[in-house]
Amino acid sequence: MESRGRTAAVILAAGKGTRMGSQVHKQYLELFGKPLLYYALEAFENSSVDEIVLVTGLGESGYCQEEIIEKYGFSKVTAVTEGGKERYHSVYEGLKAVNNCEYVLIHDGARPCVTVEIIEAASDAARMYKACAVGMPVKDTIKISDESEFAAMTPDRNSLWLIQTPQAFEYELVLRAYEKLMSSEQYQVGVTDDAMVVETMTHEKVKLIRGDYANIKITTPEDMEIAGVLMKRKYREK
Ligand SMILES: Nc1ccn([C@@H]2O[C@H](COP(=O)(O)OP(=O)(O)OP(=O)(O)O)[C@@H](O)[C@H]2O)c(=O)n1
Ligand SMILES: C[C@](O)(CO)[C@H](O)COP(=O)(O)O
Repeated sequence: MESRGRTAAVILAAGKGTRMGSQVHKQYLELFGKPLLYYALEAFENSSVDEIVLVTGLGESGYCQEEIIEKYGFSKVTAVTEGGKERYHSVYEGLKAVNNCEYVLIHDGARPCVTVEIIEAASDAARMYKACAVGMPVKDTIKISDESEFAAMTPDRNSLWLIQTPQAFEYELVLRAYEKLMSSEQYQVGVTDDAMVVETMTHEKVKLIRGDYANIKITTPEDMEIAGVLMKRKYREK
């Protein structure tokens, strides 16, 4: 039987949740009695991924180890490491903590509605295309505004996607891209996802694959209410 190549997941939970504005960092807010971060970990634990690296905020690794990983028995977590100031710093820390893999999936811990199906599709696409990002075509019209917030341009919607996570890559490719990024400050401005790091640092093409409109990121308070509704649907369908 052909080997699939070991696959790791880096799950990011080192953000401060500024836009959520809650006292507790949003990844630890409770949803149906469990911390939000539990749900992304559960999906990856139930997938074909071989190992999981969890990236936490400074001083939060002990809490995550005891109150999430041990409490809920997440056996695939091989490392808990602390992240950095920006998301890309945390990703780099996570990539360095991976033990042994050929492919890696990078996922926001703040996306609890991710499913095993989306994870497997991203994993398969990484094997086929080397680099992929999950997303969905936009449903609304998008405007580019000028500095006074007047509409300056309306791009063709047919080529616009909302990008989600996981984003999946050959490990050597994404590590090389991040190493280059970390040594060139000029490229660090405005880095918001991993696909753009690979695009700009290696010029490798990133395949876009369809995820699910329900795979939302919890960013502002109303997202928690939406996640509650979506989560009920996710568990009903199981
Ligand atoms: N320095 C950072 C910033 C973000 N993240 C993670 O990246 C994901 C997406 O980031 P975002 O939604 O922006 O989270 P926050 O940075 O926490 O939110 P905000 O920007 O509102 O402060 C989250 O799972 C978050 O924990 C991270 O690991 N390290
Ligand atoms: C990676 C991401 O989730 C793709 O949509 C997004 O760019 C993260 O952005 P954030 O500002 O860190 O939430």
